[in-house]
Amino acid sequence: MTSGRFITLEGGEGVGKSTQARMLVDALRGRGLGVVQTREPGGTPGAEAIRDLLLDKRFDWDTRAEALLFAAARSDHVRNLIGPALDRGDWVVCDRFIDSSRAYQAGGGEWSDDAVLSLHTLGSHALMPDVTFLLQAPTDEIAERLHARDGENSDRIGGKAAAYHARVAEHFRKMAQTDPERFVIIDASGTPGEVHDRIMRAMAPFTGEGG
Ligand SMILES: Nc1ncnc2c1ncn2[C@@H]1O[C@H](COP(=O)(O)OP(=O)(O)OP(=O)(O)O)[C@@H](O)[C@H]1O
Ligand SMILES: Cc1cn([C@H]2C[C@H](O)[C@@H](COP(=O)(O)O)O2)c(=O)[nH]c1=O
Repeated sequence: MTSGRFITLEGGEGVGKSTQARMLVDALRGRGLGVVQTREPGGTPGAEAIRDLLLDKRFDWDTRAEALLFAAARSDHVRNLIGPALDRGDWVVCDRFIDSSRAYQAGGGEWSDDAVLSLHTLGSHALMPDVTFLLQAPTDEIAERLHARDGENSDRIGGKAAAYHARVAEHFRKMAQTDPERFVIIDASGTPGEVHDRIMRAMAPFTGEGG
């Protein structure tokens, strides 16, 4: 049996991560693999409760409180869902993980990348994904998707200024450049099917299906 892999999807708001996570999970299950689909912040009852707090516009969390809450949610998620799934040999497909904290709380906010990674070491034994798909698409294409999905309603973090999201995007780019062994940049423009095909081509070394 192929041993499980930990796969994450990352990128800015509305780029298509959840859509691609679902399609990837279906494709892997179609190959007979045991797959756990999850997301961050969230994935366990406790972490989902922290998600509600983090995204609620009534609260004005500063970057420090935000980073700590994301790390706490992740710690619970890793201990109670991701870790046990990987120990069983299941595959885990996770919509956002530590790289979102690095991009949003360090890149977008006031924390350093090292500080965010230290919290991850404390909270989640520094667990890292085997592969991370970083989805990127032109800003106008993403804006259309977000408008169709959310109208004028965005959550507390999604609704931050464009300059904040530009810093987040830049931090994602830098991480991918610095760690090309783990990151695969995926062109997320075009139809969901086209994007899925790009991801499945990049998955070939992991599914053992050749180039
Ligand atoms: N390739 C695509 N082409 C057109 N629309 C898409 C594509 N992929 C996703 N969508 C649509 O765009 C919207 C955003 O997609 P999705 O929710 O998958 O993005 P996301 O990256 O998970 O967003 P968020 O980070 O805000 O949760 C959804 O309405 C989805 O149906
Ligand atoms: C894991 C994680 C997430 N965020 C931000 C990114 C988004 O704005 C929201 C999550 O909502 P989505 O539906 O998944 O887009 O939270 C963050 O700032 N830091 C993190 O570690």
